[in-house]
This record gives sequence, C-alpha cells and structure tokens, in this order.
Amino acid sequence: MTLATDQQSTDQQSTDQQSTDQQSAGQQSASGPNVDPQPAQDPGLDEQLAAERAHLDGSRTALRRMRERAEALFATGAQVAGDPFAAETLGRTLSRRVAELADDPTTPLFFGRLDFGQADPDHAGRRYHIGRRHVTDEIGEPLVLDWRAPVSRSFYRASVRDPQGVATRRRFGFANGVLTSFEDEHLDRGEELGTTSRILTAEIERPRVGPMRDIVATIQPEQDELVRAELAESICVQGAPGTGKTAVGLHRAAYLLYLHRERLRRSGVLIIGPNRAFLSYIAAVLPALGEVEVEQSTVEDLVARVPVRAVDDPATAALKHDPRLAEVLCRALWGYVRKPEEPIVLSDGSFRWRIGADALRRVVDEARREGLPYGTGRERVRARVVGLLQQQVEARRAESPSDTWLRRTGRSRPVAGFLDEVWPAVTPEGLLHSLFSDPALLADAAGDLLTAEEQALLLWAKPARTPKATKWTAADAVLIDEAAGLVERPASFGHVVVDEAQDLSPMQCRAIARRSEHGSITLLGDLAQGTAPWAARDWRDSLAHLGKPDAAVVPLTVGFRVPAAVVAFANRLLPALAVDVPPAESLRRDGALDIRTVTELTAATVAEVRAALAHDGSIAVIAADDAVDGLRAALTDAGITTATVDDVEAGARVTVVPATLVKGLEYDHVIVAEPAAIVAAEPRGLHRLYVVLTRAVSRLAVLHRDPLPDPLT
Ligand SMILES: Nc1ncnc2c1ncn2[C@@H]1O[C@H](COP(=O)(O)OP(=O)(O)OP(=O)(O)O)[C@@H](O)[C@H]1O
Repeated sequence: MTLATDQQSTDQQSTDQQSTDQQSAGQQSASGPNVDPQPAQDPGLDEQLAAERAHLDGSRTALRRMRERAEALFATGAQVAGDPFAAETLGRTLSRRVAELADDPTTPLFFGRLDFGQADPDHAGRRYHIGRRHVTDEIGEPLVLDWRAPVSRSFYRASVRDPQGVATRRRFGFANGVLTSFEDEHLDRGEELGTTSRILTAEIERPRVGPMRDIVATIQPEQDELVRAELAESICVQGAPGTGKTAVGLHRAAYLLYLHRERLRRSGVLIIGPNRAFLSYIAAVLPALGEVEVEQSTVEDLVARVPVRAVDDPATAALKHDPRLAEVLCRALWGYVRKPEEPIVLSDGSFRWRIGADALRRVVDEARREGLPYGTGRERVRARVVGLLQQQVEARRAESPSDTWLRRTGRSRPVAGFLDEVWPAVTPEGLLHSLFSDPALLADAAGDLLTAEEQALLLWAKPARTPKATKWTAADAVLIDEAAGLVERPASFGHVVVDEAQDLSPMQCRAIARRSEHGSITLLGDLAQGTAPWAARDWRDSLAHLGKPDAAVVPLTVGFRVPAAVVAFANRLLPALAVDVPPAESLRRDGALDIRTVTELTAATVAEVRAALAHDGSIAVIAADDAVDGLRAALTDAGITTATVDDVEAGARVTVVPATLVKGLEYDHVIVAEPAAIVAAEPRGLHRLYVVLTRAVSRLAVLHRDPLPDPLT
C-alpha cells in the first residue's frame, strides 16, 4: 500500500477549520493499519504528487479550452442553424454543453487513477485518470475519463479477488480543489483497503456544511451495482438511515443520462422527494456531475392541478388514499357513457345525412373496447361518426368533402349534441365534485366497494356549487390526478427516482406509475422510517401500485452517516416499529451520544447549541413542530442566528427543524429536544423519532424533561 500526503499543505490546513478533507487525511495518514507510516518523506512519492498536480493543471486547461470552444459555437449557433426551430434546438444543446463543461475550482477534476496490468487484453499497460466528466486534449486523447464510462467501472468494482485487469488503483485526496495526497492499492500484489481507505474515511467524516455533495470518488461496490443497473431495470432499495440511498438514486440518474443521453433527453428523468426542503438539499448533486436537466418534484407538486385549501380529517384522508378509490373513480367516469338511443340527423343544404342508433351503438362499443383514455375515446367516437357521414357524402356526390366540411361537421350541433349525450366531456375536477356531492352517484360507483359509512366519509355536508369554488384537500388533489389520468394519459418519463418512498400511499404510487408507464423507476426508502398514516409495510405492495411488480428489492446495509453508538441507540426503537428490515452496520466508530435529563428544556437547548458551536459543521435543533417557534425565539434572544430548514445556502450554522421536515437531511451535531413530545405529536410518532435520531453525522444530544419513550429506556 502506498500513501503520499503533502506535509506542507497538511500543516497549513490543520489551522483551517473549514478545510476538512486534508485535515482528516493528514490525521489519518499515519494511523491506518495499511498505511505507510512516513509517506511524504519518500522522494519518489513527492515526485509522483507533483506529476499528478501537473496532470490536474493540464486537465483544467484542456477543460477551459473545451468550454471556450462550446461557448464560441453557442455564440454562432443561431446564425448557422437553418430555421428557428433548429436554432433553438441547437442553442439549447450548446448552452447545456457549456453548462456541463463548467469547472468548479473547489471540486477536483479527477479523484482516481487506474493502472492496467500488461496482461489486460484491452488496456494493457494503460493508465486512466477517473473524474466527473471527460476531458480531452487538443487531439482528442483522454486526460480524464468520465466516472460513468465503461472502463471506470473497474475503479469501483475491481478487487484482489477480481482485479479486472487493474494492477493499481489510486485515490486522490483534495483540499479546496488542490491535490494534496494519494493512496494506492496494488491489487496485483494482493493489497486492498476496502472501507478502511483513509480517503473514504475522510469523506465520510468530513463536517457537513450546506447542501448534499456527490459521492463519485467513493461509491462502494454494492452501491455501484445499483448505480449501473440497466435502464430497463426497475429497482427498489431498502436501506437503513444513512446507507446512501439518496446518493445512489442521484448517481443512478446521472449514470443513465450519460448512457442513454438522447433517449432520456426526450422522455426526461424525474426525481421525486418528500418535501421542498429536501429537494433544495439535494439540488446541487446532479449539476455537480454535469447533469443540468433533471426535473425534481414532490408528489404534492406533481399532482397540483388544483390549489389545496382544506384539510381532511385523518379517517377521510386515509380512505381517499385507499386504492379502492381508483376503481370508484374509474366506474364513475365510465358511468357517463350511455347507449345511443337516437339517430343522428344532419341537414346540409339540400341534403340530409343520417346515422341510425344501431350503427352509433357499434361505434360507441368499439371505442370502449379499445381501452382508450376517456377523452381520447370521446374524440375517437366523434371521428368515426364524421367518417360515417363522410362515406355517405362520398357515395352521394362522388367526391370527398373538404377538410373544412369534416371539421365543421364534427363540431355541428347534431354531432356535438350526440356526444354530449352518450360520451359527455368530463373534467377531473368535475368528476370528483359530482361524486362527492351526490350520494346516488357515489353509491352507483362505490356500492360494493365502500361501506355506507365510508361513503358518508367522502360526501360533503355542504358541497360548493362548482368545482372551482370547492376547497380541495391534498388527498383530493391525488384523486383529481387519478381522474385526469383516466381522461388523458400523462407523458411518461424515461426514468423516475422516488426517494423516501415508504411514505407513499397507494394512490400516490399510482400517480407516479402513470408518469413512468413506459420507463423504469428507482424506488428508495426504509420501511422503518414510514411516518405517513398509509406508510408501506411491504415493498411488494408499493411496487404493485407503481406498476413494477417484478422489480428486485435490494438491501443496502452499510451506514455512512450515523456513528455506531447513535445507531445502537436509535435501533432500540426498531422492535416497536413493527417492520421487517435488515439491520445495518455503521462504518463510523467515532461520534458521541449524550442523553440528558434537564429541568429547563429551552435553557438547556440554548446551552447545548452554544457548546456545539465550538465544533466544526452544521447544528440542528430538532423538536416537535409546535415547539420550533419557541426554541428559535430563545436562540435568537441568546444572540444565536438560526436558519430555516428550506434555506440550505444560509450562512447560519444552526437550523431549528420541525421533526416532520427532517427526513432525508443530516447535520453534524443534532440536538433532539423532548423526544416524548415528538412521539406524542402523531400516530406514527415512534417512527418519526427513529428518523429524528438518525440525522446525526458526528454527535447526538438528546435533552428531555419528560421520561424518554418506553422503547428507548
Ligand atoms: N460511498 C459513499 N462515500 C462517501 N459518503 C457516502 C457514501 N455513501 C453515502 N455517503 C454519505 O452518507 C450520507 C448519507 O447518505 P444518504 O443521504 O444518501 O443516505 P440515505 O440512505 O438516503 O439516508 P436516509 O435514510 O436518512 O434518507 C451522505 O452524507 C452521503 O454523502
């Protein structure tokens, strides 16, 4: 094993509180079991470090040249394109290319190197630097290979047992974009660091500041297998807190975009997260990997056809998220289609055209059999009716009617009136408004599916007069989206990544299924963290509602965030959570756990925050939602600036976070104020507490005046 560090920059860095990569690397360098104890004294290593820095400088210059070329093309693109559409398309492509080639001086251009052995049939004796994107020199020779390129796979997967032709794998340590160290594994000599790599350790232990970062430099083999799964493959990842599910999902999106760029650009990639705070936390990861065109949304935003202005009581909300409602809506909608009883008669100048009721019944039956969405079916019937009239005109006049005639006839009063009678236009909002206002209509659609009590839960006591005047709830919005999907199918994304998926209701799963019908999904979650009333208990159910019943459920079991002592404490809750999840093992042996009974909670919290400020990194005070304002005010009174959870770029190091918004986030130092209140605030309060206790990267302090919830004691 070889390790080199630049001693001078290590010394410099150790006085710099922010520069953590190097600091940790420096501290680790002499202590790891597989590490050369006096690395920097080896002159050969110093020369190698200098050569690597020269390669980095050369690569940066080359990237700048590539970007300048793209910018020049962008500037002239509009003039050379033949027409406005081509100009716009070209302009978009080029501006994206310019954005992709952006060079962030604080992010290393490469983080690894592969030296292939002489015996490798494809890359004998070749050396590749692996980085965030391809960089080529002026004659097109690669200076840095994209981490997603086929060759780069060996960087993540090669091992002593299966070296894949690799003789040496080198990992680089950086501080603020400056290359400061490297670490070699000579696989051909049986050397392998695995999770003891000090560069991996430094990355995991670095204090967290600001938004989430990519993990390209240290993706682990079990993660890489998921990241590089085929586009057609849908996968469900069950992983304990901090096992890298979010990281895997985002890197898989980047990988698929690289491999299937054109296809996915047309259909799109969608990332779904639990709330906007979470989305802003992860928003920087894909752009850092050069992917600037990925849509991100919460499920609520995905189905936001109507404004949400009311709240359901819990029983009604639970019922509205029940998959039986899908069938109720389907029946209610198709219940509008009637059997034609009257002929269509159309006067056209001196002619009269007529289609009998039997022929019309056949048209309607046929359109129904085709299984089209309701709205498409209505237009199909209109087109067929016009077609039948056209045939009569052609037979009588021996010439085809004009397009104008066909269009006018389709909109004529007899044809439109017929359609309104047998296949009326229905809006999704209108359908739901009628269904929840009219007991007879609801009973017709739901008679054998919902009990009388359930139907009563859905019916409004005082219906608004119109759909527009209705105060819709969040669950109504999901139902309206379901109805909209029956009227007209939404476009399908090529790939959808769903994070914190354990909280999706069956009806929310269906909303996502409609948007991934022709694509694949990556479902990420942890059954133990399910806090919604309808949270999943078995991934198979969620996958069935998502339309991907055969997707594999793959566990991730190595924890990168939460220190072992904190995991052990949080895991005391697991038996009470009634879920069957594989246990996870923490990679982090460091970290601190402090559980304290206090007499004055607010004062103790302020004191704890003050103490935490002496350390590096972010600090979160997590409390029951209704306690947040009071704690924030107390901190402000004490002269401590606090940020809100949705402001990830905020300068303040302290964030006061309501327990219901902390899912998916992480902070170096977490202070949990009164766990019993968090548990008492909602039916799945213990699950919520499990989420809260697993947010800490380095230190967890639990302050309580009331007794701790039973499972924790
Ligand atoms: N291979 C890795 N190398 C370095 N850091 C990693 C690796 N995998 C995950 N991490 C880090 O571990 C932390 C937790 O990752 P992530 O948020 O993806 O976990 P998660 O499973 O989604 O957690 P949760 O269940 O709480 O949502 C992040 O800081 C992430 O960058």
